[in-house]
Amino acid sequence: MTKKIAVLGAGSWGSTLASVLIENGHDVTLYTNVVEQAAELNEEHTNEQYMPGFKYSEKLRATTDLEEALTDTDAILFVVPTKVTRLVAKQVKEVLAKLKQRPLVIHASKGLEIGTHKRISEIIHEELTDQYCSSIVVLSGPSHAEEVARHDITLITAASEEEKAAKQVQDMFTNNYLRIYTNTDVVGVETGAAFKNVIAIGAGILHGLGYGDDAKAALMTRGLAEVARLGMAYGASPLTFMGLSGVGDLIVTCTSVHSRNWRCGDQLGQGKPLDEVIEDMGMVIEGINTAKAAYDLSREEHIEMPITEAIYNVLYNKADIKEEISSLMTRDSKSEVIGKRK
Ligand SMILES: NC(=O)C1=CN([C@@H]2O[C@H](COP(=O)(O)OP(=O)(O)OC[C@H]3O[C@@H](n4cnc5c(N)ncnc54)[C@H](O)[C@@H]3O)[C@@H](O)[C@H]2O)C=CC1
Ligand SMILES: O=C(CO)COP(=O)(O)O
Repeated sequence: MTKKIAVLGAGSWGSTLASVLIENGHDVTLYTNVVEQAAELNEEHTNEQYMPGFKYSEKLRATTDLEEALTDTDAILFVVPTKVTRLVAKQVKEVLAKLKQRPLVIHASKGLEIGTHKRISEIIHEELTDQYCSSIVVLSGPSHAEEVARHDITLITAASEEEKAAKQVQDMFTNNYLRIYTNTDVVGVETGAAFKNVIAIGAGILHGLGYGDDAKAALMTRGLAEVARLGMAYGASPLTFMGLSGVGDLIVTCTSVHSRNWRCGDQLGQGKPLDEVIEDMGMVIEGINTAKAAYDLSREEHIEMPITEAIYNVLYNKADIKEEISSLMTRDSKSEVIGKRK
């Protein structure tokens, strides 16, 4: 059944998911806060800064007017960088209060809020409350906009505490190149999504320094052990980290040339200063902020996350990368524990 859907955020992922929804027969309005980008999408049907060379359907309408995007909408899809999620949610609440609407809310962002360490669904729920949002569903998993846009096969997860809402989102997005699995472990799915970006920066660093495949496999495996350790402390199921939003997304982000987080690490490993990496990327590198949130959280909760701490030191304390790797390699010998150490 055709749904009216407002997609908030016209970066690479927002514009690609908007395209998928249009191909699936839905009525989509794409909201951006940049006037020139809306004009380019409406007139040229392109989004050169974020999806160079990609041509969008003429059915895709972009607007900078949030009220226009939200009027009569059945669902809202948030796909903005984590750091602006709260701001955008506050703006959405004002409009929904005026329109007296209570749509289904979906989000596809990956990160944690610096300071509060809140997950994205928590931020959105805190702002919209049950009054302006019928349910929240998280869309996550190994998926790069560049591949979904060319209809490569992609499998992702729709997670919600309310299974019915997750199933609705599964129906909305499923087609012959995009397959969606439902899940009820929202904490596990969002934790895996946020922290894999930090580990991917580490994988990029190893590549940039010329380390081999053994080192990368070690980083991914022990990195996932840290992510799972933290997630389980918040009630996530350890099995979720074996799934698409866990190991699946970790693999793709630690190995794909499309990954902004991996590319950031690769350039750092080759000696490029962080501020230049950020400037040249021109797109969000979520793992940088998440590294800070994860480091703070691991300290507060007394959860051992040595790889995350090393990456935090490189990003925030200008630590020498080789010295951080040496410190990791010379830690006391351990047993291979995934959960919290006694
Ligand atoms: N690009 C990808 O393949 C994937 C990205 N994601 C996640 O999706 C989220 C968004 O990522 P991308 O689209 O890749 O980012 P991007 O860097 O390509 O684009 C970000 C977009 O957000 C917009 N924006 C910034 N502040 C805004 C505001 N206040 N109001 C409205 N729009 C605003 C920018 O104008 C830009 O269009 C991130 O959390 C990312 O981790 C998840 C899966 C795949
Ligand atoms: O989440 C992603 C792939 O699943 C996108 O990763 P990057 O933000 O590193 O490009």
